[in-house]
Amino acid sequence: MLDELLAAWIGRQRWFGGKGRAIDQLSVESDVELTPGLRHLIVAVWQEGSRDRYQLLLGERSSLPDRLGHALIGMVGDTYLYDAVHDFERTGWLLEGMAHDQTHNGLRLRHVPGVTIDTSPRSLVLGAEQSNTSLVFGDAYICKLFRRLIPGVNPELEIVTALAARDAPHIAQPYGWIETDLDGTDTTLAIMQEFLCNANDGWDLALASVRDLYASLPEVTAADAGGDFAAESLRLGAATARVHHELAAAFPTDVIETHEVKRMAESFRRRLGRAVAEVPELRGHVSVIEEAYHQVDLLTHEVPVQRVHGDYHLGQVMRTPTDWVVLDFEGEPGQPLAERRALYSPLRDVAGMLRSFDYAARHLLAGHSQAAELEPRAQEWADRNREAFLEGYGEGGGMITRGDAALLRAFELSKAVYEVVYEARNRPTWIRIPLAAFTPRAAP
Ligand SMILES: Nc1ncnc2c1ncn2[C@@H]1O[C@H](COP(=O)(O)OP(=O)(O)O)[C@@H](O)[C@H]1O
Ligand SMILES: O=P(O)(O)O[C@H]1O[C@H](CO)[C@@H](O[C@H]2O[C@H](CO)[C@@H](O)[C@H](O)[C@H]2O)[C@H](O)[C@H]1O
Repeated sequence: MLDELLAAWIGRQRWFGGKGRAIDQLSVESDVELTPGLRHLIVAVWQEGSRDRYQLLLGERSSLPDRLGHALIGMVGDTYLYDAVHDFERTGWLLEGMAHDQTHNGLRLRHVPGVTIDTSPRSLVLGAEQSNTSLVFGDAYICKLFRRLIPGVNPELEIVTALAARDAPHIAQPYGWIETDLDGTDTTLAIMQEFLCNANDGWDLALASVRDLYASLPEVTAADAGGDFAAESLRLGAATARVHHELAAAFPTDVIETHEVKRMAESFRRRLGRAVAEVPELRGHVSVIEEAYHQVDLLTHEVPVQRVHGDYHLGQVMRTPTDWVVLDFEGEPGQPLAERRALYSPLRDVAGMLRSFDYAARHLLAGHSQAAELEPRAQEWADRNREAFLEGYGEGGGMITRGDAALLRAFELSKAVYEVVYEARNRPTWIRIPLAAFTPRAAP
């Protein structure tokens, strides 16, 4: 009965990864009572022969207040079952559990040694929930519950706790986490961090600057426009270099020897092959991309590698009143954990952010009545902020040499290939943005 109710409900959730495919079976793998009326469930969902696991907080009440009507899952007998992430009267138990390092039947709630957790703030579900659900407790904490579970320690937890232990700047302080054993592996279920209550998302700030430029008179340059973003891009570059420095100090590093550099090009090519098979729009661009990858084959220097962010873009950084903070060190969603924890050149993150400046500049052009006239302004904005970011990266101690140009370009194009697939799957109307990365530009 519970299985059927959950199967009908889970397919409608925003964070459910298997949308568009019928659910063949749902079964409860783990059911732990945290407190009367609050259960933690891990459910297995079978679709087309493959299984995914998700976690839920299941609330039980004999009557359901109006404020929880939208969270109703269904009724079993006289009991209302609902999605308890929306119930601040119950989510406080997560804080209690972490504050006191409670263990409930294999479910371990933990706090970072040395921090004190205030258990009084009430939670709200963050509106921007996507593949996970984030609970904001007052203006103190944000607790991200991973919905689809992948066995293993989440790289975000691993990285922020290691960086916080070094007092590294530019990160949101970690406070606690929830974990359990999944397939015999220590698995992160949730992470709780400092909530940056006075901060703005980098993507929103960049778009405000682009909008301002578009609205300015044609003779106003990106540098003279009121909302110029270059000083912020410069600071962001410096913050990025510092984060890379801290990551290199906190985790092992290595070098890819010259004779192994070709392997990097091979991995770019493998991704391209998979992407072309999935997205036909890429076919016409293969020769440009292949040529960039070929330049990596020709590199004659070794490449330092280390832990990196892995999915770095303007939506992953927030501007507080004092500086930039980097969030979400999880790598690219959907990639295997081993790949997300592997060592890469930090140029991979640099390339990710450069691509993001292109995205911000071009995203408002889609459907714009004056798109053709605005295109050069978009390019000017992107060029200006990309340069400022690179300058800041260098000023902050980041290493980019002349010889890195080929690798940086290959990382950029590889990221654009990833983005084409991401957009084809999630936002088909945006696909032109990454496709523009493959069009050679005339020299200015
Ligand atoms: N520590 C934080 N403080 C304030 N807001 C945050 C914090 N962490 C995340 N957010 C907000 O939540 C949004 C989504 O967070 P993120 O971790 O990137 O989730 P997802 O992995 O689902 O994209 C961010 O764009 C930001 O607006
Ligand atoms: O959900 P995540 O933030 O982990 O990352 C995924 O979604 C991102 C979109 O939200 C996607 O980023 C792409 O779009 C951004 C604008 O929305 C842009 O700033 C990025 O440069 C672009 O890559 C990201 O690639 C994907 O992994």
